[in-house]
Parts: sequence; structure tokens; C-alpha cells
Amino acid sequence: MELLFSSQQWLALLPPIILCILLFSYVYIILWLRPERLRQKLRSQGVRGPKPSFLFGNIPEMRRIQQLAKSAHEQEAGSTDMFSSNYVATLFPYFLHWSRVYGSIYLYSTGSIQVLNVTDPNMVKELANCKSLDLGKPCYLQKERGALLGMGILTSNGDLWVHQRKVIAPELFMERVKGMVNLMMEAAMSMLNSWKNEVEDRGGSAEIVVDEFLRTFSADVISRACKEIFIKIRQLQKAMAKQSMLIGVPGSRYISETTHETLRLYPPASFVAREALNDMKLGGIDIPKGTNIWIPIAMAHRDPSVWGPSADKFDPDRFANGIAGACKPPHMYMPFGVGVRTCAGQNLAMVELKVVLSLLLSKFEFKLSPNYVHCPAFRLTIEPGKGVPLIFREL
Ligand code: HEM
Repeated sequence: MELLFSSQQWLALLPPIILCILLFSYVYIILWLRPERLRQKLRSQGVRGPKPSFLFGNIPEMRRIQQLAKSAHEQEAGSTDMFSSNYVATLFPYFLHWSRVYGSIYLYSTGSIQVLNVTDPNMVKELANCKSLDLGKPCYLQKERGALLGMGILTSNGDLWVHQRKVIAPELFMERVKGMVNLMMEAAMSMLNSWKNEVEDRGGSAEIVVDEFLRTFSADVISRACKEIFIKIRQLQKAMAKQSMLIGVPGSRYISETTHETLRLYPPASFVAREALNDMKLGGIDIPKGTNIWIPIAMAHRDPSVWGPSADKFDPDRFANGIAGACKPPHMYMPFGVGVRTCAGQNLAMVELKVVLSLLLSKFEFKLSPNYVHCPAFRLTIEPGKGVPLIFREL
């Protein structure tokens, strides 16, 4: 039989064939063999989870569950109290489903990323207490969100993170934040004055979509603070006086409880995300290098075994005796994350919220606009899907 190709033609075909074999081996080793070995190590210790497909892990199943949840939600629309409704069921229905099937620690895959999903209070405590630099921020954050976050404090690990944390965190300690209260008031007053003008222009009552303003408010405070730090004209003493004024605001305790409850049911950050940067042990499990460990914050915040049977209900009174009185164990309340990587700006954020709410309550009467549509959306953070229009009237 005559050969179909001459030897010269075979030679010409060789490089693309070798390239294809190399490519296939790379895809197979990186995207299947390595993740499968990691999964196997965890499975052999009793960690269960949905079976991943080749290349795409559990993404097809996640899409399918999401689709089912979407149609079920459309049928049920309007049948529940909107603020208490559990949006995890619509935004992340697969987590609810898998936690029912596999419990409070399970493994799933998004292809190249293997995630140990954790809501078990003991494991969360271990994670919170772990100070080892072997536990860091997931590497994919730098790869995929590098353009947004760079190599900054949010995504860096090891010595680079230690250095940045040492520089940034002290600038946001409570003593420093107290010194920023008057800056916050200036920024808040400038925002509220623009609302006041709007209300006056519209004959005493106006609808204002507040979330856009509030997003820029924090940036405004930080830029004012940076300017002030630079020229050092604000005195801590003066600021302490402002702080005691804030404590004197009528109802400030209730503002605090309402803020806690809002951050419980609607935590802006959806996950505490970590990666084992080396093989390590956590909660009695040998965690192989490369495993992502995620705590879905909104799920931990609605766990009835931690918060009681009214876990889904909006009830600021649950915080009347502080966080320890509201949930057991208290480390399950984590709107600002957990452990050494906990939010460095939480003091600033909480004081800002109190300043804005206090000033708002002292100047305006407001209610939710009938145009408000309750549809929390996941866009890196959880936020109102269609804005928050409020009707304002001056007091
Ligand atoms: C309500 C407002 C805020 C919420 C809910 C929030 C929440 C969070 C969460 C969940 C994390 C990750 C923690 C972890 O992985 O365990 C974080 C990290 C961080 N946040 Fe916030 N944050 C808020 C406001 C702020 C503000 C106003 C600043 C600064 C001005 C700030 C600075 C930081 C920094 C620097 C980190 C990285 C800490 C590290 O990795 O060492 N945050 N935040």
C-alpha cells in the first residue's frame, strides 16, 4: 500500500502534533491531575462534596441549581417579608443545597480552584486563630483581580502583606479614627446639604437614590483624612470632644444595634477567602497546599444553630447585649472578616456609619420610596441591585 504522506510531509506535521500532545498534557496535569490529587487527599479524610466534572469542576451544577432556584423564586415572588427573605437562596442557592447534603464543611470545585466551604463554628474559630503566614489570601485574587487590587494589602501575602498591614492598620486604629470624626461630619454635611437643596427645590419632599452618595462618602472621608494627616492640622484632643458628642446623640445605642443587624443580614463582603499557601493542618484536617478555604459570611450570619430560630428575621434588639449576647459563639458574626486579615478599616467604617446616620436622623424624616425594588445583587460585594431610593422631608 502506498504511503499517504511522504516522509517530508510527516516531518512538517511533527511540530504541531508534539505541540498538541504537550498542550493536552499541560491541561490534563494542571486542570485535572493536580486538583484531583488535592481533592483525593481531602476525600480520604472524610471531606465530602459534589462530584466535579472534567475541566469545569462543579460550575455546570452550580448553573443548573441557580436556574432552578431562579424559576422557584419567580413563582414565590411577593410571598415573604422582603427584608427578612434569605437572598442566599437566590444568589448562592448551590451553597444552601450542598450544605444540606454534605454538612458544614464540604469541598467543591470551580475547575482550577478547589474550595473547602466552611460554616462549622469550630473550624471558623481555628481559621480565626491561625496566625501562620501559610494561610493567606487566595492567589487567584492577584491573578484575576490584579488590575483592580494590585499587590496591595487586600491581596498580598507573606512579608509584603506584613509590611503593608504594619503601615496601614495603625492609621485606622480607634484613636486615629476618633481624630477623623470632624472630617466625617464635614463630608457628611456636604452630602446632606446637597440633599437639603434637592428637598427644598422640590417643594419640601424629594426622592433621592442614596446608595451612590454613600459609596462616594467613604472615599471623600479618606481623601480628607489623608490631606489632614499630611498637613497635621487636626488635634486628637479636639476630635475626642467630637466623639463624646457622638456618644450623646439620642438613640446612638439603637443606631449601633441596627447597624450590626443590617451588617448581619446584608454583609457587603460575601466570603472570607483564604488559601493554604503550604500544606497545613486546620481543625484536625490536613489541608494540602493550594486548597482555598472560604466562609460564606451571609450563610454563617443566618445559621439558626448560632442565631436561634429567628435567624432570618431583621431584629436589631438581638444586639441589645452586644455581639456576645446575639450569637453563640460570637466569632460567627464576621461582617469584617476573621483573624489576622480582619478588616483594617472596621473602626472607621462603623464610626462613619454612626456619624452619617446620626446627622441624617437629626435633619431629615425619611422613608423607603415605593419605587424601591428589593433585589440584592452580587457584584464583587453584595449591594442593592436597583439602588435605594428614599423619600426625604426636612425636619
Ligand atoms: C461596612 C464597611 C466595610 C466592610 C463590611 C468591610 C469588610 C471587609 C472584609 C470582610 C475584609 C476581609 C477580611 C478577611 O478576609 O478576613 C476586609 C478587609 C480589609 N478592609 Fe474592609 N470593610 C469595610 C470598610 C473598610 C474601610 C472603610 C476601610 C479603610 C478605610 C477598609 C479597609 C480594609 C483593609 C485594608 C482590608 C485588608 C486587611 C488585610 O488583608 O490585612 N475596609 N474588609
